[in-house]
Amino acid sequence: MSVLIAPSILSADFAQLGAEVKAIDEAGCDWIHIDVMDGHFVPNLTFGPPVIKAIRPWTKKVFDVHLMIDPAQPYLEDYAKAGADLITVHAEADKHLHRSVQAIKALGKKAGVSLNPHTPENVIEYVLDSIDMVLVMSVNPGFGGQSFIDSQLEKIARIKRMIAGRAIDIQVDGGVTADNAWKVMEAGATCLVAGSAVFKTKDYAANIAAIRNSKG
Ligand SMILES: O=C(CO)[C@H](O)[C@H](O)COP(=O)(O)O
Ligand SMILES: [Fe+2]
Repeated sequence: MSVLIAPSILSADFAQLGAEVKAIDEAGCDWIHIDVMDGHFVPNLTFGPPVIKAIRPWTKKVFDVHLMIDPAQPYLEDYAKAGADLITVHAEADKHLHRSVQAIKALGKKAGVSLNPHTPENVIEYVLDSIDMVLVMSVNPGFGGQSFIDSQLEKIARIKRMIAGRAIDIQVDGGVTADNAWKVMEAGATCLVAGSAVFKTKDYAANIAAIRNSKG
């Protein structure tokens, strides 16, 4: 199966977010990656449920909501109601990861767990039966436009072995470009997030295709 491309709207023009979401949909993306930051778990602030609700009518594609907030659990229902299809929480921001994953599933949404670059993959061992996606952060979360951390390639490969036989996506987020996407796919990624590499020029279709067709 071909890799899923999820442009991060963190790099979109916030003054016309609805039109930007429509544009990446028409440019051939698979999912829309939505970075929610709280200025506490990460040193940056973005947007919350009202903005997600406002852009929901602009596309039918999957809203992949990456919660970089601590705590996440009190807000899961708000994100589900705003239009999230898949909700990802950070293992580092959650003392009760299993409970949060169960709560996302009880809301009828797909559940993801994200790991910061320093976090070993074994923390997800006991939630593997309940999750739909592992998000491997290949930059330290908080900002777009950072460089890919190469040590995460080994982690992606380890996770691929760990989840063998299960229907779990491996999403990789941070510093993914057309130059390095092939390595990330080769390691085992099934979904690539790209912010700056998609929004760097107005030809979003060409930028998405370049990542999808990346070769070493
Ligand atoms: O979660 C994120 C940052 O915390 C973003 O999704 C990520 O950084 C994407 O941006 P870029 O492709 O420019 O690195
Ligand atoms: Fe993200």
